[in-house]
Amino acid sequence: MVAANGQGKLATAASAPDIIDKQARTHGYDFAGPFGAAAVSIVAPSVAYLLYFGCNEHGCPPTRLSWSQYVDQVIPTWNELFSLEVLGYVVAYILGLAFLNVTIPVQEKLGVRLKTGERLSYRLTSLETFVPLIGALAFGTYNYGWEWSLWTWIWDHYLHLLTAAQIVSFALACFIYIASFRSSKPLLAAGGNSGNHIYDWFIGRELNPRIGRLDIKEFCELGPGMMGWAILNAAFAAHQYQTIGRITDSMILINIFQFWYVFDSFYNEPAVLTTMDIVSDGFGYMLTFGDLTWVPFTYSLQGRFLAMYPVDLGVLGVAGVLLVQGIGYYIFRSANNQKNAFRTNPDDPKLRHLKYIETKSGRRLLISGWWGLSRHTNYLGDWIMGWAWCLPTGFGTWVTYFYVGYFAVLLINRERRDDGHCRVKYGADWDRYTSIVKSRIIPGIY
Ligand SMILES: NC(=O)C1=CN([C@@H]2O[C@H](COP(=O)(O)OP(=O)(O)OC[C@H]3O[C@@H](n4cnc5c(N)ncnc54)[C@H](OP(=O)(O)O)[C@@H]3O)[C@@H](O)[C@H]2O)C=CC1
Ligand SMILES: CC(C)=CCC[C@@H](C)[C@H]1CC=C2C3=C(CC[C@@]21C)[C@@]1(C)CC[C@H](O)C(C)(C)[C@@H]1CC3
Repeated sequence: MVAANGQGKLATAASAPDIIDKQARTHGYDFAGPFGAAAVSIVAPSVAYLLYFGCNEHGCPPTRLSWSQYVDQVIPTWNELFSLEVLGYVVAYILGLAFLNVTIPVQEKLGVRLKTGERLSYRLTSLETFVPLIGALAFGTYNYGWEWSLWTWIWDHYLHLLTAAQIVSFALACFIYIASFRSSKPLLAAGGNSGNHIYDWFIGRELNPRIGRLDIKEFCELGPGMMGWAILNAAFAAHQYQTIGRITDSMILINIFQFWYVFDSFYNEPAVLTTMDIVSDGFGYMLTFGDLTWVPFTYSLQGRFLAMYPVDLGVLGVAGVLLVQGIGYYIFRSANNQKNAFRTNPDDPKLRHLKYIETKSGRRLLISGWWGLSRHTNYLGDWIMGWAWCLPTGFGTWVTYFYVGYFAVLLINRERRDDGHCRVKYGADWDRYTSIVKSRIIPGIY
């Protein structure tokens, strides 16, 4: 029997456990506890600025200037750092997308079953909002050319935009954290209720913060930041055109690859409902900052670099980079699709060739195909793709390779956290699984 409560919640009474502690205490810490959480909350926003100040018109890194020249010319004044007007635009952009999320007519999708027995319904609108948005930007560019004032404005206000995103990320995390103490006692994330304010604010205390029909976590995960990333990249291409009168092959590749990644995530939006972020992580600063600041501003570093330091790859260079991207994408997409197909319908005849083990939870774990090579071959594919995004910047700087370094750390940490969750979920069956599939990410190596 299914009952809807008008807030996008569906409860299946038959399967709801009898007694559930919606606000159970967290046992054990990730990220080395409150100290680690505090450190990441200070270091990560600083790195976002550092990448801007450490890679700009004065060099990447800015070795052309002495330290005193650097301080004189690069350290910004308050007005260069912050603009109330730009903050207003950023807030309007996010609220505009949120408004579209709750108003666009879409078929809602059910998320995984929560420990309360309910399944939340989600309005997945990223593709429906992205396509018209991109259409409007393409139309503007077609009419006004790459000199369109919107592109120039984005380039000129990059630092203001970054600061605005930082402020919104911080404020949103605080708002959601405070709201999680409301008297109606919402469902809390298993890992985000340690009782330590800094840790819980960072990891995320509430599992599914919502305002009416808007699921704030899912909306932020795939909405404003990912779209912002693609828009920033286009502004960087426009800047390159304005400076050298053409757009280089490397810039075209970066734009296509990353646009494709964004589009692919939107196209496969239902798959986000089974990711760790939606299923088990709360919505705290780690994700508000990650989604709204880190993704758009640091993932687009290569495009910003090429806008200032054009690189021509030539036919061989383009072919090499396409090959890396092709291999990475093939592994990433096939591995993700294989698991999604298996989780959606384990008895699908197309998956008959795959071997699996049965677990006491009733769920099966694949032990052949992509998921038999390593426990996260999809991460490996994603990381290989990351190389294809860095290589077009050439070998004149190491700064643009920041992404593959950071991403390796993120994926290793993510794999460890997922391993912890699965051990709790599957108990001894997980040990059995890991004794069969020994590699964590890179088959036979790690
Ligand atoms: N670009 C970026 O910054 C980021 C990209 N990503 C990408 O997002 C994608 C999704 O990643 P993520 O959500 O972390 O993790 P996965 O898609 O790898 O999903 C992990 C879950 O899959 C299930 N699972 C694990 N092993 C098996 C198995 N053998 N058979 C069947 N199911 C299994 C488990 O959940 P259960 O058993 O409950 O179904 C586990 O919790 C990845 O491709 C990743 O690269 C992720 C983070 C950041
Ligand atoms: C430095 C710091 C505090 C980082 C926080 C980590 C975040 C940048 C990432 C955590 C999980 C993410 C996911 C994606 C982007 C990066 C963050 C926000 C994702 C939206 C990328 C596209 C994928 O297809 C995805 C939808 C599966 C993925 C979800 C997780």
